[in-house]
Formats: sequence, structure tokens, C-alpha cells
Amino acid sequence: MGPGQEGEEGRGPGGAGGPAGGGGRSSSRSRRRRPGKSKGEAELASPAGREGQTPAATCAGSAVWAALQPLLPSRRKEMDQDLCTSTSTTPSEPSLASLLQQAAALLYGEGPGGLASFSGPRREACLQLSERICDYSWEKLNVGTWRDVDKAWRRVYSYGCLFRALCLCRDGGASLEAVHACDMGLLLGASILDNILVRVVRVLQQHLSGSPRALSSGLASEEGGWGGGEPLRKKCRKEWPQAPAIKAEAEVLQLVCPSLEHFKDNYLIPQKPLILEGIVDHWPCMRKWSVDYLRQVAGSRTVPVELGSRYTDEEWSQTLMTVGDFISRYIKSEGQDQTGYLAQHQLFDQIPELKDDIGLPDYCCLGEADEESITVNAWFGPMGTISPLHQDPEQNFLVQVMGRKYIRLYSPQQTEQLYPHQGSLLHNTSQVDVEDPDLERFPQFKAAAFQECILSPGQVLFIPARHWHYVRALDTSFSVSFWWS
Ligand SMILES: O=C(O)CCC(=O)C(=O)O
Ligand SMILES: [Fe+2]
Repeated sequence: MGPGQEGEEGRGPGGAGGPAGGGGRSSSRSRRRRPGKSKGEAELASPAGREGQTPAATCAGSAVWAALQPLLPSRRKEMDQDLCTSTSTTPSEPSLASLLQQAAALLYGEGPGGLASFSGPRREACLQLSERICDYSWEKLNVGTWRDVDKAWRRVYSYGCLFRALCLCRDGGASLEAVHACDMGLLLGASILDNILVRVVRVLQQHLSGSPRALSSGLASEEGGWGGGEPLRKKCRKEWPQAPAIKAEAEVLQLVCPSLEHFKDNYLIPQKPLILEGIVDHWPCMRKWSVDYLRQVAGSRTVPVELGSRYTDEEWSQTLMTVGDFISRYIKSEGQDQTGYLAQHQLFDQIPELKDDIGLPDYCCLGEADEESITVNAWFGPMGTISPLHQDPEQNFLVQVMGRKYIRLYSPQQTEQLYPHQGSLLHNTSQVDVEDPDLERFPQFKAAAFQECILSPGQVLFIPARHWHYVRALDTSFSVSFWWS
């Protein structure tokens, strides 16, 4: 989970948590393990991809190091204090605390040179330690369900990733491996040193040379428990009728910029769905974002991707890959018979450049909780992604930025007719395939009252808390959801 990605809700079983930065949805498969030390990781750790020691590389290393140093605590003592907090709650692991202290000692050095003189054998030794720290904490992250993983272990993992990234780019300059190390910390670790990994990766991005396309590939996707491996053969729903005919009597109402009062009295309080128009037209994403723009800004960043048509399928899994690879494999590739979905991911905490392109719907101020508690998720995928019928605990503004989505809504009063899965993991998900229901197994479903719409770019759907929603992308689509209370 990325910085601040503590929300454990969403489609899929709420509350199980998930490391993919994907909060609850990722957790929808908490029975799946997080990615093991993968082939991808092994490749990334191989010397080949690391810092060439050419004079040019060394020069690049000096420039990036000069930019990174101000981000780090200026004195080792400050880092030690933070390390102590990170390890104080880990179940007595003196050896690990000592590994962290040793890595910090190598980073800062004993002499007057301090951080500036971090190089050569000190860097080599620190790199080895960082890998041991990552491996050690990785094991801890992979035991039991994500929800039960001690946050202290996630902080330790972040430290391992930070040390690793610093070592990788010292001498050799910014590299994709270093960006990947930071992203792993952001996705699976917990915030350290006031979210330093976000700032480090921003500096690395600024120093990476090469075309965005070149930057977007070359990192192997994670394998292991999150899928990868055998490609799925399940067809996505490309053969579905593009846009279903919307029944006039079931269509969700649309209003252009209603006043806060009007929205509150007529939709929020009575918990009625509504499409709001004209409220996000001025957001930069509405004119800036395209598949190519996303590749340019985020191509080299590692993100969680869901593989398979829907998270309720047995074959469904999750993997990690760069945005660039995701776009090449699942968005741009023709005839891809497997669906990939960058779903329910707090991308904007991971990549603040993209956050600058979005805003916060004004109507969120009607909530009682403070702004910081609003969960903002990205949903980026090809035509045919499906979010099975499910409910979330909070109010939602689903902002459509690119492409269209077919959405079906059922009020919580209809719950019995929707046949939620039994048991705690998928209790917030219906067993019914909305567009192809098995009416013999689920006879009441036919009688359930619903509303529906095709959500187009610039439109914002208000989904009241606990309203059941089913979503199918009709085009390559990017939506941003705001969960608020
Ligand atoms: O767009 C989707 O696929 C699902 C969105 C969703 O479930 C949500 O925003 O809560
Ligand atoms: Fe949802």
C-alpha cells in the first residue's frame, strides 16, 4: 500500500487489506499471497542493471546525489531516532535493528565527509545490507493476512527500499531499478521520514534520461503469489454489446452544477444517486490526460494490476508492473485476450504530479469527516473491465475522465435480492452476474429495482454509501473515485 493507503474498503471484501496500494479491492483476494521474492526482483538486483562505473555515470551519480542529500536528515542521529521508532514495535528483532543501524552508519559515515562521502566500498556494503533488510522484512510482510501485518515491518521494508534506492543511484545515477525500489516501498511499506520515498522518486524521475517510452519498459513484472506466470485464457467481454440501451424510467438523473443545498437536501440526505455535470470541467486532467500522457508521466512507475475479467473469478490475480508495460500489454495491444485493470489504487499519493491534475469535488465538504480522510482511487483500464456488483461503506463521487462506463445501481434495500456472497471475505459482493444473471439460482434478482447510466467524460456519479454498483468499461477508461463520509 502506498503512502497513506490505509483505507481497507472497496469492492471485494472490505477490511481485509491489501498491499498493492489497492486497499480493499486488492484485499479481495487476501487468500492470495503478496508477490514473493520474484524473478523480477532477482533480475533487478542483478549487477547487470546496476550503476555502470563509467565517468559519465559517476558524474550522473554526483548530480543526483547532490539533489537527494537535502531530502535526508542532515545528521545520522535524526535518522537513528526515526529508525528506533520503526523498530521499537517489531517483535524483538535485535539483529534487524542492528542491520538498520549499520546501514545508516554506512550511509552517514564516521568522518567529516558524512553523506557527501558516501560512495565506493561504503556504498557496496550498504547495498548488501539494504537487500538483507528488504529480504528479511519481505518475509514478515508475507505471513498471514495483510491486515495483520505489523506496520512496523512495513516501515522496516520502506527503510530497506530507501537504502537500496540510495545505493543504486549513488555513483551510477538515477536508474529504473532505483525508481522501482522506491515504488516497492511505497506500495508495500509504510510512510517513513515524512514520506521521503515520494520525494526521492520525484528527484530520480527528474534525473532519468531517455525517452518516456524507454523508461516505461525493461522492468520485469512481479510474479509469485500475485499471478504472472501462466497467461490466463479467459476471454474478456469484448464481445458484449458496446453500450446497453438505458431504460428511460431507470436512468440516473443528471443535474448541472446543483447548489450544495440542493444536492444535500435532495440527494445526499435521501441517499439518491445523481450524475453531476459541469463540476470537473476545469480540472486539468480533463484536457491533459490521454494514454500517451499517462505513459509519459508515469511510464516507469510500478503499480498493482488486476489480471482477469473480474475479481470474483477463480483465475483472477494481481501483479505488479510498470504503467508503461501495463499500457503496452493491456491498453494498446490489439487482440489481448486477458484483461488487465489498474484498479482501486491510490495512484495520486504515489505520483503527486498526477494529483496536481485533479481537484476535490466541492460537495465533499458536506461530509463530516475531514478532508484528509477522503480516499482517492484511480481506475485505469481497457474496454471490457468489469467491477462485479458490490457495495462500499462510504459516499462516492466517481469522476469519469476518459472513456465511458456502463453502471448499474441498486439501493441497499434491495440487498436480499442481490444474493451477497456468504462469509466475511466477499460479503459486500453479489453472486449475480448482472448482465447475464443465472435466474434459476438467483430468482429474486429479476425483481430488484435498479437505476443505470452510461457515465461519460466530465460526468460525476454520486453513489450513495452502501449503494450496490456494477461497472463495465465501454472504452479505454480512466475514472477517479472519491470515497468520503
Ligand atoms: O469503475 C470501476 O470499475 C469501479 C468503481 C468503484 O467500484 C468505486 O468507485 O467504488
Ligand atoms: Fe465500489
